[in-house]
Amino acid sequence: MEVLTPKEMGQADRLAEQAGRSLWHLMQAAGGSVAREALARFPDRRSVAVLCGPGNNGGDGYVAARLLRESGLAVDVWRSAEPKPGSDAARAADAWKGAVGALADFTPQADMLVIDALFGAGLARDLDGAEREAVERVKAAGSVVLAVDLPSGVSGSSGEVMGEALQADCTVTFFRPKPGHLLYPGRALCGEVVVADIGIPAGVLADIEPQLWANEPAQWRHALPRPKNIAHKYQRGHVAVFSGKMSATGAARLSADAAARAGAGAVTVLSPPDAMAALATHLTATMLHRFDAPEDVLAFIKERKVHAAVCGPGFGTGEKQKAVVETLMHESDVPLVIDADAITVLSQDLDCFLAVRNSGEPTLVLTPHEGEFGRLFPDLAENKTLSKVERARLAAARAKAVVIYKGADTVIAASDGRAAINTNGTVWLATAGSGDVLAGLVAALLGQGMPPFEAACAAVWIHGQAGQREGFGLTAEDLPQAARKVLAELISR
Ligand SMILES: NC(=O)C1=CN([C@@H]2O[C@H](COP(=O)(O)OP(=O)(O)OC[C@H]3O[C@@H](n4cnc5c(N)ncnc54)[C@H](OP(=O)(O)O)[C@@H]3O)[C@@H](O)[C@H]2O)[C@@H](O)CC1
Ligand SMILES: Nc1ncnc2c1ncn2[C@@H]1O[C@H](COP(=O)(O)OP(=O)(O)O)[C@@H](O)[C@H]1O
Ligand SMILES: [K+]
Repeated sequence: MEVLTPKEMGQADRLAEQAGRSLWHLMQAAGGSVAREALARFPDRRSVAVLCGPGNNGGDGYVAARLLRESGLAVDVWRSAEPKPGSDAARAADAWKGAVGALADFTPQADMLVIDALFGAGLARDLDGAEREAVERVKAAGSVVLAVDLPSGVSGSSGEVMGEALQADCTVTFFRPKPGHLLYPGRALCGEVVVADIGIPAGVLADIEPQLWANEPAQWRHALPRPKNIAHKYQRGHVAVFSGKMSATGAARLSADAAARAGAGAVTVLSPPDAMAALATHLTATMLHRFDAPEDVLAFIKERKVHAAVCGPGFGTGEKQKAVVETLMHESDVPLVIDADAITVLSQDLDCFLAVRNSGEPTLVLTPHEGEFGRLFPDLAENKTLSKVERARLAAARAKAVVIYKGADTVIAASDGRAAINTNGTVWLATAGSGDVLAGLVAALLGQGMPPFEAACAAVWIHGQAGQREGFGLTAEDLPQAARKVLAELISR
C-alpha cells in the first residue's frame, strides 16, 4: 500500500476536491469513520470526551461527537481554540449542538473514551500550553484513547514526538497511512491503525506518484525468481560469501545457509587460509574456496561465474579485508551485499568509497543497522530534521546503492527515490546473526536476477515473516529454514 506524506495527503485532498469531493464531505466521512470505530471497538465506555483542536483535525472531532451523541452516548466536547471563522471545521463546530468546555478544564477519567482530535497532519510545532497539559493529564489518567488521523504530538511525516504525545489504543487515519504511522516511535503510539476510506478516489494517486510504500509482497512478488525447468545449478544463481578468520566463521555460514535456502543454486564460502579447516568441518552442501589475496577473489568470481557476493559478516576490518572490499568495489562488477565489518571498512575511507560510486558499478546493497548507518553517513544520522525514510533515501542517492536501514522499522531505499517501510519485523529478530541471515537472503535473490530494490524489499519481508513464525527463543540458525518456507509459499501462490 502507498504511504503518503502529510504534504501528499494535502495534494490528495485538493485532487479529490477537483473530482467533486469537497473537504466538507471528506470531513463528514472522516468523522463518521471515527464514530463507527469508537462504537465498534469501545462499546462499554460510559462516556466519551472529544478533544478538538483549531484545524480540520478538530473538525473531524466535532463531526464524530455529533454522530456519537445521535447514537445515544454521553458526549462532551473540549476545545483548545476555536476554528477559523468560515472554515469547514467552524461549520462542523456549528453543527455540534452540545456544550463546549475549555480544554484547560477537562479532567480525564480512567473509564472514559477520549477521542483525540487536537492535531493531525497539520501539527507544525512542539505541543505546549493547554494542549500539552491535557495530553499529560490523559496519559496520567490512563483513559482509552482513539486518535483521529494521528495521536496528537506525533509527526505525520517522521513519527517523531513533538514535545509530548498521546498514547492511542487505536488510530483512525484516512485514505492511506502516513510515515508517522509506520516509523517508531509513532508506530507504537498509534496503537492499532485503521485506514478508513473517506471517498477520495484512488485515481488521485496517479497524479501524486507516491514513492513510498508499506513493504508488502504485492510490490515485488512478480519479480521473485522462478527458475526454468531446465536450469542447472549455476543458472539458479551462484552466491559467494566471504568468511573472516578462524574464530569468526559462523557469520559467513549463516549468510551462506540463508542464500542456499533462498534458492541460490550454488553457494561458495571464500575463506582466508587460516579459517579453511574450521569451515571444512562445518560445510556440507556449501562449497569452500581459499583466497590469499584480492587477485584470487577476482579470478574466482570470473572463472566460477559468481552472480552475487556477501561481504561483511564476521569479516574483520584490517588492511587485508580493506584490500578485498576495495577490489570488489573497484575491479569487479559482481552485485554486492555489503554488511557489518565491510560497512565499517568503507566508512574508514568515505571519500574514496563515494568517489568510486560515481560510476555506479557494481550493483550495491548496503545493510547498515543504526550504528553502521551513523558510521557511513554521519551527517545524515545526526540531522534530526530528517525522518528515517529521508535519511535512507539520501544515503541511497549518495551511495548509488539500495540501502536497507535496519531496525524495528527497517526502511529500504533506492537511489531513484523509491522507498518502503517494513512492518512485519519482530523483536525476536533482535538476536546475534539475524542480520547475517538477511544479507544472505538479499544476495540469493540478487544472484537469481531479481532487481536490487525488489530483492531487498522481499528479503526484509521474508526475514520478518520467518522471525514471526519462529517466535520466542529463535536463534539465527532457525531463520534460513523458516525463510525457505515463507519463500516457497510466496512462489507457489
Ligand atoms: N487531507 C484530507 O484529505 C483530509 C483531512 N482531514 C483532517 O484534517 C486534518 C488536518 O487538518 P489541518 O491541516 O487543519 O491540521 P490540524 O492537524 O488540524 O492542525 C492545524 C491547526 O493546528 C495549529 N497548530 C499546529 N501545531 C500546533 C501546536 N503545536 N500548538 C498549537 N497549535 C498548533 C495550526 O495553527 P497554525 O500553525 O496555522 O498557527 C492549525 O490551526 C487531518 O489530520 C485530518 O484529521 C479530514 O477532515 C478529511 C480529509
Ligand atoms: N526490535 C526489532 N524488531 C524487529 N526487527 C528487529 C528488531 N531489532 C532488530 N531487528 C532486525 O534484526 C536484524 C538484526 O541485524 P543486525 O543488527 O545486523 O544483527 P547481527 O549483526 O547480530 O546479525 C535486522 O534485520 C533488524 O532489522
Ligand atoms: K489527533
